[in-house]
Amino acid sequence: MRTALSIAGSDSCGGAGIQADLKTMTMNGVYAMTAVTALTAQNTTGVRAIQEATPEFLGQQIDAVFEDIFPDAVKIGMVSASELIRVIAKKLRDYEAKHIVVDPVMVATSGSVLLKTDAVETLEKELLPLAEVVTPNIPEAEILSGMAIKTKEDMLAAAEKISKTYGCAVLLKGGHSINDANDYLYANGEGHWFEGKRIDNPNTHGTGCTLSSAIASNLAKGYELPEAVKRAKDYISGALGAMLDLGKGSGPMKHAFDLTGEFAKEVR
Ligand SMILES: Nc1ncnc2c1ncn2[C@@H]1O[C@H](COP(=O)(O)OP(=O)(O)OP(=O)(O)O)[C@@H](O)[C@H]1O
Ligand SMILES: Cc1ncc(CO)c(N)n1
Repeated sequence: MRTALSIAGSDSCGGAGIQADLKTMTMNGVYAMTAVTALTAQNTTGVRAIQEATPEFLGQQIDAVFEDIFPDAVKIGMVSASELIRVIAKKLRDYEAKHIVVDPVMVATSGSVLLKTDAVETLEKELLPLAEVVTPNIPEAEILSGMAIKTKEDMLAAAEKISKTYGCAVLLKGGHSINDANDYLYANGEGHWFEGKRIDNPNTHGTGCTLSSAIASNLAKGYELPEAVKRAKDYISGALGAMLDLGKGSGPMKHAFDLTGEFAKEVR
């Protein structure tokens, strides 16, 4: 069985963060492991409190995983502080980790800030150069590229700029801001649109976490990046399309929707 490690924050309401990653990786047929960067007291309406792991304890979790069950892919989500980012980067370099997917989580769907301002630079310098692919949404890509992104053309230019600056592929997600379900992948000097069908579902808590974990799962299974993205988009469409409706805010998706027919073959 292929394996994947999520290095991310815990979401007490279960729809984003580590909890979304575990569900997504399991549903995508890989064995899921975790290194928790922070606990959040959070629900669908917002983040109430954050308790970070110490850098030392985060390092111990990563060591425990790599020394025993070496992951075939690694997904990195919420890492709120520079010292935690530095530990992750050092460990991933030391272990020569493969297939690293970085979701540069900065702000939650509910609007809560999940990355300290001074940590953005550390993320750019230390983590992005290790990534096979980074998956910003539009506001995150504006920060990483230093450009305003208002149109599809801006998306192309920003993705290329981020890729060239940090030496990794970029999947720029259009969701929420520009043409919703369509994402743009820039990798190895080539661009490609992934056109998803927009699902009319206001419950999008954890979509970014889920997409990046599904991509990591597919890379762990040996798919090349464009195919890994295509399959991840199919998975998120299934989870959104199951129309779960929980909580008072933007609710979680149904990660464990019924995998049937052609779709089941796609995901496995
Ligand atoms: N209504 C929708 N219908 C279909 N696909 C969607 C919809 N909304 C978002 N997506 C897809 O979900 C994936 C995650 O994108 P999104 O832009 O929501 O991430 P994000 O903003 O990082 O998420 P988060 O809110 O968890 O931080 C992308 O592939 C996007 O195209
Ligand atoms: C723990 C955590 N990670 C990521 C996100 C982004 O959706 C969130 N809301 N919570």
